[in-house]
Amino acid sequence: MSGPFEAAWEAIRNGLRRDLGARTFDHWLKPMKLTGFEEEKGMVQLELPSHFMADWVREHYSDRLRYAWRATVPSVREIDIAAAAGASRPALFIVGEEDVLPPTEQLTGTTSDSIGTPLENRYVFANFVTGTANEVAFNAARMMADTGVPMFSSLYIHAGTGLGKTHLLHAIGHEFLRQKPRSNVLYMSAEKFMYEFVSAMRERDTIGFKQKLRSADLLLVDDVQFIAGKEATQEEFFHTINEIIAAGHRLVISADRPPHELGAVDKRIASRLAGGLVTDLRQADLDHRRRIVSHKLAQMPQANMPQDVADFLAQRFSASIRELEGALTRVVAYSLLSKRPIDIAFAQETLADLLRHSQRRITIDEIQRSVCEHYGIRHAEMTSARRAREVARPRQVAMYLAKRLTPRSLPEIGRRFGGRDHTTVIHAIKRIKELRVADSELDSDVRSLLRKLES
Ligand SMILES: Nc1ncnc2c1ncn2[C@@H]1O[C@H](COP(=O)(O)OP(=O)(O)OP(=O)(O)O)[C@@H](O)[C@H]1O
Repeated sequence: MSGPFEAAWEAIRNGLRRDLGARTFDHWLKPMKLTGFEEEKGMVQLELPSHFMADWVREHYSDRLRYAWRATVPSVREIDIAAAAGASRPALFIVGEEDVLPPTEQLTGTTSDSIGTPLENRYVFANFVTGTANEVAFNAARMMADTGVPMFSSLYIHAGTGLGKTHLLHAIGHEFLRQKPRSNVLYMSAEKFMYEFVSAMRERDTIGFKQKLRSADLLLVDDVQFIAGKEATQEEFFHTINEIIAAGHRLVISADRPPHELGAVDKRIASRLAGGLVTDLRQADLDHRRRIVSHKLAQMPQANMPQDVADFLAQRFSASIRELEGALTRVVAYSLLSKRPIDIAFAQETLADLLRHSQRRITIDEIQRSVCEHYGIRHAEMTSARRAREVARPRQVAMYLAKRLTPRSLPEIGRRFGGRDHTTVIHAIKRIKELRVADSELDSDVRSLLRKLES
């Protein structure tokens, strides 16, 4: 394992020890080893000495470990918790000492139902820096957190990766609990929803599972796109959201795309979700990113970062706040560990791998927005079914640019353009290539878009 991963793991372990208390940490997390990183999937591999421990940690701490990793090393997307090779799987487990079971109440910010995941302490409204890219979503989130009569029963927040969806969901949970400490707030990722549902089916206790969900005053479900394609879970999820809303409880959902682009997600779910308030988080502009950096620095009293380095980070990490935050944390941590002062050269050296990566990061959303602005059409036309030339051509240009400027596959690009088939994307690319030769006006449009996007 390379230095940055070891250093991050050390920092994460220290944070977990502090948050969970020494007893729980020593029993369950201390024996865990960092064994690898699968670059393609962005997956960190962690290992425990037995299957029992691996199962337990996976069930109770995987979300927490995932947040911690993602917040510390931007290239991490997932974590894999496994038992060491050769670990035995006992047929029967007898737990002799009651104190080996982790007392979940020790987790700070624990929601009141055990099937949910604890709320992360630092994901509160006060730590969420607002700007034009996110203020509508932020205000909507504040409104959902207010325990008075809500204007909408559900809120759906969509955004690309690392732009603050999870942070806002947790912040809603914290604020709701602050105003109404006895209420039942349930936060879970859609993956956890599926996991709990399948476990409940296996244990023949789906009724208990449903009751727990429906007793939530506020249900927060993160990354709902993961439910796509899992039919039994979708069905259950659909009934749950219907009942939660019908019973006057609140529901907040996040996803990486708007409801109508959920693809394999049941149409009924998509339209139910679209019926509430739908809002997005966009990429922060430079001034906003600067304010985020200074907010984060203000919370690291030990950090001594000159303004030019803070500006350099804000300029260079534009695609996601997670990346920006990860870069900042890394520079500060390395300077403290190596006892070297921070300057631009130090930041460049410490972040060399990320800087190479960040230079080429252009998102499909950014491409679509630039194309719409260039041609003066609405963003919704990128995903609409309309075939009129004035929207179809810009859409084709955007698909062409998406293939050229992002590492996305053809099916992925099709999906981001209103669930179109990959053959439509192939056709668009071919057509724009031909037109760039035959039509100088279109060619100059493409050139100026390329210049703008690559600058
Ligand atoms: N506006 C903001 N102000 C301060 N911090 C932010 C803001 N937006 C995001 N962050 C921070 O960036 C990191 C990534 O945010 P978060 O995990 O909420 O993103 P996400 O949209 O849920 O990403 P993913 O889709 O990959 O799960 C978090 O540490 C979060 O605190």
